[in-house]
This record gives sequence, C-alpha cells and structure tokens, in this order.
Amino acid sequence: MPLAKAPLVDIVDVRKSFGPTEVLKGVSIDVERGDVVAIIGRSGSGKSTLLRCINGLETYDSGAIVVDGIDVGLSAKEGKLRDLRRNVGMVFQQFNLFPHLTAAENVMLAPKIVNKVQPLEAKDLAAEMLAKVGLSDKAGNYPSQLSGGQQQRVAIARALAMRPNVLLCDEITSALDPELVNEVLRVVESLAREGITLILVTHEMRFARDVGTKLVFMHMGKVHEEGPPKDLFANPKTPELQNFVGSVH
Ligand SMILES: Nc1ncnc2c1ncn2[C@@H]1O[C@H](COP(=O)(O)OP(=O)(O)OP(=O)(O)O)[C@@H](O)[C@H]1O
Repeated sequence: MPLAKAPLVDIVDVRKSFGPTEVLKGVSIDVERGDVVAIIGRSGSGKSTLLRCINGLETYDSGAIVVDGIDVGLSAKEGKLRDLRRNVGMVFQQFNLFPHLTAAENVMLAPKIVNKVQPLEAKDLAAEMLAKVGLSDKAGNYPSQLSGGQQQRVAIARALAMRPNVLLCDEITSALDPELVNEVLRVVESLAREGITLILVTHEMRFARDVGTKLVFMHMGKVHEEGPPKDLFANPKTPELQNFVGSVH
C-alpha cells in the first residue's frame, strides 16, 4: 500500500497555556501544498498564538507541528530553528522594516546573512521580489519614503526572498489605513494564484471567502468549524460561527 502523502504543515492536537490559562486546547489542522488557509475568530481565540507556534516564535506544551518534515517542537528544544525559519516566512501586522536600509536592502538582508547570497545575486533577488509586490520603482526608497501599504509590500517581499515553503501572515492589513488595505490584499492574492502556500490570520472576511481554499474558525482555543470558505460563510453550522459571520458583515 502506498504511504499517504503528509500535509505540508501538519498540526496535531496542539495545546498551549500561558500560566493557568489554556489558550490552545487541542488544535489540529492539515495544510496541503498550495492551500490558502484563512484563520478567523474573535479576539483572544488563539489565532496569533497558533501562528507563532508554527514558526517556533512560541513553544507549545503538547501535540505536534511538523512543517515539511521538520518537527517544530523538537527543533525548538534542540535549539535548531534555523532550518524551520528558512522554510517558514512570516509577515506581521507591524512592518518592522529597518529604517536605515532601502527597500532593496531590507529584502536582501536575510538572504545575504543567512543564506550567504553574494551581493550581485542578492541584488537580482531583491529586484525579483520587489517586482512580485509591484514595487520595482521603489527599490532605492527608505521606509520613511513609502506609504504603509508599500512598506507592508516590502515586508512581504522580504519574507519571500528566503523562498519559504509556507508564508504566515498575521493580520497584515490591520495597521493600514482602509484605502491601503486592497493593494496589500491584491499582492497576497497574486501569491495565492502563483501557488504559494499561505496561512493567514485575517479580519478580511471577503478575502477569506474569495481567496481562501480552507477556512478555519477558531473559538476559545479550538477549531470550532473548518471547511471550504464559501460553504462555511453561506452555511455556518454552529451558532458561534453564525454570530461571528453576522457580526462582521
Ligand atoms: N505572551 C503571552 N502571555 C500571556 N498571555 C498571552 C500571551 N500571548 C497571548 N496571550 C493570551 O492568549 C490569548 C490568545 O491570544 P491570541 O493573541 O493568540 O489571540 P487572537 O485570537 O490572535 O486575538 P486577536 O485577534 O486579538 O489578535 C489571549 O487571552 C491573550 O491575552
């Protein structure tokens, strides 16, 4: 019998407490290559904590997270998160660009330091990644010379420059003025079309419905409902998702 193919990101029964408070209460999610997983839920339901566990920014207490064959918990215990960090890119709500570096320099930094990419190749890589986010003309600009939406697009290019297998996005449009949200979402949509595996914590319900391949509704530290986004939005089964969908529309 052929072996079943493992998901790219396999999250199995993960539990995590902060002090006496259990924030993740046995979360399991399969993410296949090319999936666009949108994680939604009320504030405090554990979405960000889960995302941070996937790339080892937080440890978890029990269960397992395996990313492309790398056991995250084990890697963290052994102090070997480097391979994982190469595999998993992350974009945050705050852009966190280095203010004294240009857009291109921000994008090149990690490939140069971590992957020892040589200067000329790094320059090409930065140009390629900035083109992907529609900012070829801003390579020489400093963050202070860019709008919030443009800065976030540079942050996306920076994460992509490490050629991760999966990109985690934690509420990446929440700090933006409303008129800048769409330009960032359009970039993420184009990445999804390219087949990049994405896991996004998002409050953008239309985006979750239209671009997501899988919707995960978290409620009080658990996966309360999951499935194809259009189905879940049209027919939420539980009162909790019904209320949530009702409250955000
Ligand atoms: N470092 C920490 N120390 C203590 N408690 C924490 C820590 N990080 C998160 N928590 C708590 O864990 C719970 C879940 O937080 P988390 O940020 O994962 O929720 P969330 O669903 O992402 O919420 P939001 O949509 O507001 O970002 C919250 O009650 C939060 O206060």
